[in-house]
Order: sequence, then structure tokens, then C-alpha cells
Amino acid sequence: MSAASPRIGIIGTGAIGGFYGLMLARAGFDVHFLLRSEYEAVSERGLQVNSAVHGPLALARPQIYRDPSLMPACDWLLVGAKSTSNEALAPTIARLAAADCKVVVLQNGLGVEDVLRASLPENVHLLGGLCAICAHRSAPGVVEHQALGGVNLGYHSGPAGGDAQAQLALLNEMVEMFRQAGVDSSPMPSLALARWMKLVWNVPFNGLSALLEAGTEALLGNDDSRAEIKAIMHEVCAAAQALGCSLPEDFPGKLLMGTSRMPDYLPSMYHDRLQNRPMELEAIYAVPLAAAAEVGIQMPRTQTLYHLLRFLEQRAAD
Ligand SMILES: NC(=O)C1=CN([C@@H]2O[C@H](COP(=O)(O)OP(=O)(O)OC[C@H]3O[C@@H](n4cnc5c(N)ncnc54)[C@H](OP(=O)(O)O)[C@@H]3O)[C@@H](O)[C@H]2O)C=CC1
Ligand SMILES: CC(C)(CO)C(=O)C(=O)O
Repeated sequence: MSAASPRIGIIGTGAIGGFYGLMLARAGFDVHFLLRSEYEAVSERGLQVNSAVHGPLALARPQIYRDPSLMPACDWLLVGAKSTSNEALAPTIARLAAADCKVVVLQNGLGVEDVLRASLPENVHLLGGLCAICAHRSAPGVVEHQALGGVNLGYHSGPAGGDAQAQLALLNEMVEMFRQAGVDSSPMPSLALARWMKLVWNVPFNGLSALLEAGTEALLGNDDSRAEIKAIMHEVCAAAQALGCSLPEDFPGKLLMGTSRMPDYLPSMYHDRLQNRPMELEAIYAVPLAAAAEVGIQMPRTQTLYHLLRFLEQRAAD
């Protein structure tokens, strides 16, 4: 990689940050990782991805930091922390952004960029990245990559304003870096559409996996849970359509088919519940419910799921 290679910072090195950061670093990009609880383990043993797609991958000596004030300012910042950390991380992200930095929020849910925007200087571009991947952490510094891996990118806000060509040029810079790193990536003309398309999967599967303590195979293998998933998917599609996001024909059918071809998978919310970490209830449930309500759409099944998950979270906190 040349001296002009952009500097990339990974904010939150978990399953997503660890996987994409490692892929970019292996391709020769200048990648700097911010860690918290797993810093010691990674400084001793490096980063490891056990990938069912690419085979075993490792970075023996990644450039890692525990203290963000020691990390250099970056041209690209990929946010791999959960959306529940955004408020706390916003000042760090703003400090680590070089002039004209591109911040890419690699998170599920809706409204996640809005939480960061207010803290970022006007010259910073804000992008969203929707990762279609099955990955989780199995030990400190170790990521299991079960399947898939592509990232769809959309422009949120910043100096490109509403200039579609300027937005696309920026998205393509990241798309190109991902592709060089062996990661499928595409620019999306609408970030809102990309986020709602992803919600059609995450709203039923993330919540039900955490609530019922079940993976995709069990959830699809049971007639009742399968019917519930399908009904929730249709509810999310109706909300998306009402908000002007036009989804592909029979999108739930296509997602169910795709999921049945995946290995048995436990979504990130399942792991959050298991580890007693906050679940992404705001971004995956509360914000979409509020957006739908604003255009007069009620989502009773999604609302019920949200309430049950809130019950679980409150009980865990008591
Ligand atoms: N896993 C998956 O397959 C997929 C996940 N997603 C989405 O990607 C996002 C990330 O998920 P995932 O990678 O699974 O989450 P993980 O919990 O595996 O990783 C989050 C990481 O962020 C770190 N972090 C949080 N706060 C800080 C902080 N203040 N300073 C430094 N590090 C911090 C955590 O560190 P610590 O361990 O110390 O808490 C952890 O390493 C979520 O929005 C999720 O919904 C999307 C598609 C698939
Ligand atoms: C939906 C899935 C499994 C792949 O598209 C994913 O990316 C997620 O868990 O959020």
C-alpha cells in the first residue's frame, strides 16, 4: 500500500469491527483498532477470525489502542460498536476524525447515524453500512465467521449534501477498498431503504432469538414461530412502504428462503442477552416503531416483541 493509503480506524473491535478491520489490514490498508475489554488478549495473541468462507485468518500484531487519545486521526472511521454505545462514543469519534473524514456506521437499526451527527464537525461525511454477515465473538480477540460477509453502503449527511454524484463517488471509495480486501460491497442510492431492508430481517429474528433462546434453524423449523416471523416481516415491509421505501416483490419470501440456506445462526441480540449486555432495542425497535407511527402505521406484532424484550432487559437489570 502506498504512503498515500488512507488511515482507517475501527471504533469497537468486536465481531464486525474485528472481521472487517482484519480483512482490510490483510489487504495492506493502514488499519488502527480501538479496543476495550479485549485489549490485553489482542496485544498478547493478536486478532483471529475463524472463517467458514475464507479459512483461518489472523493478524499477529495489529495496531491496537485502549486509550483513544493515543490513536491517530483517521481518514475513515468504521464504527463496529453496538448502537447502544453511540452516545458515549460520539466525542471519541469526533476527536479521531481527520479533516474530511468519512465515518461509516456498521450497525443494524434505524436512526443510528442521527445520534452521532450532532457531535461531528460539518466537514465530516457520515455513511451507513449494512453488513450481511453471520459472525460472533467466541473468545477475546477471536471472531467466528459462519457465512456471508457483504456490506451495502449509503450516504447519510455531510459535505456532499444532496449531490447524488458526489455521494456515489464517496461510497465507491469505500466499496473499492472493501472489494480489494475480498469483501463484497455495493453502494445504495438510499440509506433509508438499505436500513429498512435490513430491518425486515432483524426485527423478527434478532428479537425472537433473544426471547425464545433459539437460532434460525429452530425458529424456521417450527410452524408457529415461522408464521410469526413472516407476519412480522410483512408488518415491517408495510411500514417501509408507507415511508417511501419500495421493497422488492415478495421480500419476506426471499429473506426466508435465504435464511433457510444459511447455517444455523444466533443473531447478535441473542449473544447480547446471553452475555447480559444491553440489547439494541432502541435502534431495531423503538425508532422504527416511532417512524411508522408518524406516518399513521401501527406495528402491533413488533410492538409486542419490543415490550417483551424490554421486560427481559429490565428484569436482567434488577
Ligand atoms: N455480528 C453480526 O453477525 C452482525 C452484527 N451486525 C451489527 O453490527 C454491530 C456490531 O455488532 P457486533 O460486532 O456483533 O458486536 P460485538 O458486541 O461483537 O462488538 C462490539 C464491540 O464494540 C466494543 N466497544 C463498545 N464500546 C466501546 C468503547 N467505548 N470503546 C471501545 N470499544 C467499545 C466492544 O468492546 P467490549 O467487549 O469491551 O464491550 C466490542 O468489542 C451491531 O449494530 C449489530 O447489530 C450486523 C450484521 C451482522
Ligand atoms: C441478517 C443477517 C444474518 C445476514 O443478512 C445479518 O447480517 C444480521 O444478523 O444482522
